[in-house]
Amino acid sequence: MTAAVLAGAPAAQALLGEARRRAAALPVRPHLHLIRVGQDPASLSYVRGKDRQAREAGLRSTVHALPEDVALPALLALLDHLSADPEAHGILVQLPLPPHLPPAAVQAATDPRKDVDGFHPLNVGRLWAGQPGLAPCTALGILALLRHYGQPLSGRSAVVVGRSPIVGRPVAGLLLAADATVTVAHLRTPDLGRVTRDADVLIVAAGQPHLITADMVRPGAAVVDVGIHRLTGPGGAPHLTGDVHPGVAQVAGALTPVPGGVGPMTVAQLLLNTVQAAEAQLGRSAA
Ligand SMILES: NC(=O)C1=CN([C@@H]2O[C@H](COP(=O)(O)OP(=O)(O)OC[C@H]3O[C@@H](n4cnc5c(N)ncnc54)[C@H](OP(=O)(O)O)[C@@H]3O)[C@@H](O)[C@H]2O)C=CC1
Ligand SMILES: Nc1nc(=O)c2c([nH]1)NC[C@@H]1CN(c3ccc(C(=O)N[C@@H](CCC(=O)O)C(=O)O)cc3)C=[N+]21
Repeated sequence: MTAAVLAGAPAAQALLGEARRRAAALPVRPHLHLIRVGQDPASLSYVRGKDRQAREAGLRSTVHALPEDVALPALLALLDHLSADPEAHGILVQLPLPPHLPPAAVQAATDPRKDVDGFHPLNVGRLWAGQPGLAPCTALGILALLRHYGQPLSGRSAVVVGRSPIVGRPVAGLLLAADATVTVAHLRTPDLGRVTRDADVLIVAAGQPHLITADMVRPGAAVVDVGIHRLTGPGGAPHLTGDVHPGVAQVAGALTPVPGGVGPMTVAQLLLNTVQAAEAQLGRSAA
């Protein structure tokens, strides 16, 4: 058997279309503020992509590029200013941050109604309480991708490998809200393969290239590969690969590609979160 490819592009286009439609129905254009600290090449490229796609979807977007050595009070002052500005609807601080800027302090300083990353403790709590709010884009994007391809979650066994605040934890919370039976594995999990073989739906966000091999996957399972690694191929050509070994395609029923799987969903979902935040701030929805 060869796994069906769960391509991100068509599912992301559907989300972008929804973001564009809902943005056009508002009296003002939703405005996303992207904050980047330093010159990390991956962050530069991701923020540029988010900024471009926001404009393409009919949103306003502003990039704030801060120096690597920006002091914490200066960053917090910018977040205070944007939190109070009625013309700013969404705020994202790109990760990773330099070591002198603690992510928890930064995340708590964004108005939770503008927290399009879903990292503020109030939004984290709402997600786990099953209440409406803003949730992290990658986790929402993974659920939207599975829904787009008709992959059922209710009553199924879901295993998440990884427990980071950006992917593993929130995707586990959303899977639970979708009535899956959820297991979260991490570095202290003994015999990872025994746990992952139990999964009808396997979400891999460990940040370890090719961690999941074919023997660790239940035949027919739906496998979502969140990992992104820049490797140098033969001849020195750079290429992207994920946390899932290519051999898994021979066992799984469905598999997301890297690139072109979860990544595009993350960006599309960020724009949808920005529109949702703007709707709520303009009194157009309950969230
Ligand atoms: N496509 C997208 O939109 C996105 C992709 N990514 C990619 O996803 C990957 C994960 O990112 P992120 O969640 O931020 O990573 P982190 O490094 O923050 O977290 C990795 C998690 O995986 C666990 N882990 C690591 N190795 C193993 C192992 N051998 N067995 C079991 N568990 C393991 C860690 O366990 P422990 O907690 O015990 O240390 C940790 O919980 C990266 O490759 C990243 O680039 C990330 C965000 C968005
Ligand atoms: N505050 C914050 N929020 C985030 O959501 C956040 C972050 N910081 N820091 C970094 C991670 C990573 N992330 C990705 C987004 C898009 C792709 C993406 O579009 N990937 C494409 C292309 C990948 C490439 O060319 O690098 C793909 O997989 O096809 C990947 C990864 C969001 N993150």
